[in-house]
Amino acid sequence: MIRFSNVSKQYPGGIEALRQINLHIEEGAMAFVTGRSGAGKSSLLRLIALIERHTRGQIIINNQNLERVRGRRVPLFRRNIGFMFQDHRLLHDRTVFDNVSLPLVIAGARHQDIVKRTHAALDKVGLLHKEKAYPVALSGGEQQRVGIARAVVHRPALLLADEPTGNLDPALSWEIMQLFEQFNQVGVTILLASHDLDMIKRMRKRIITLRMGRILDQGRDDEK
Ligand SMILES: Nc1ncnc2c1ncn2[C@@H]1O[C@H](COP(=O)(O)OP(=O)(O)OP(=O)(O)O)[C@@H](O)[C@H]1O
Repeated sequence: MIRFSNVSKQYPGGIEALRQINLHIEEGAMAFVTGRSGAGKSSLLRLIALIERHTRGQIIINNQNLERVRGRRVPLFRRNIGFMFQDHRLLHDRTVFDNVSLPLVIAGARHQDIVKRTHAALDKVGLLHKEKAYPVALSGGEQQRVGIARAVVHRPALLLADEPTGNLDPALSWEIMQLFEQFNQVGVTILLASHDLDMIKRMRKRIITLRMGRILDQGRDDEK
């Protein structure tokens, strides 16, 4: 599903955020990327979602070479990916329903499908009863769950989450992790960035550790 071969990322300022990364994550896997602040976790996820472009090497996602995914192909490519940010980036002047349905609206889905799928996604995260609420009226954990519903509403094969439990207490973080695990159990490949080592160790999944832009430890599924 994800293959990095000698991938480096240099930002315009000259900082090399990722250096010669070799990584393979199989379809259906759930894995964590960890490391200190600045290690390159977010950069790794952003390269996969084409929010940023790598500067050297090759990235293959779902059999597609990212160098060839340009222009109009980018939105099409992203339809297969769900992305969840730490600060969830919900629109505060839109209801929960409108926030979650946004990826479907952008993709031009039919009204009936939008309603059906948005309700299904909200149901999965336990927030169907809050569809008419505005984000400010929700707790931090609920807002995070809305972010998850929005990331999965278009049923992506790959879900990327950048510090999805960043601001939550341990109990809520654990709940959010169980939700990710449920999506993984129905076949979604999941890659999460987190610096919460205690929590990710408890999950007993593959852990990829970055240090200063390099892979320090690949976890148990070593490069194939
Ligand atoms: N848009 C950018 N322009 C220039 N440098 C950047 C940019 N984004 C990240 N960097 C730099 O790249 C390096 C890796 O950053 P990145 O955000 O990937 O790390 P991280 O492990 O996700 O950190 P954190 O846990 O703090 O989010 C850092 O030195 C950072 O300052």
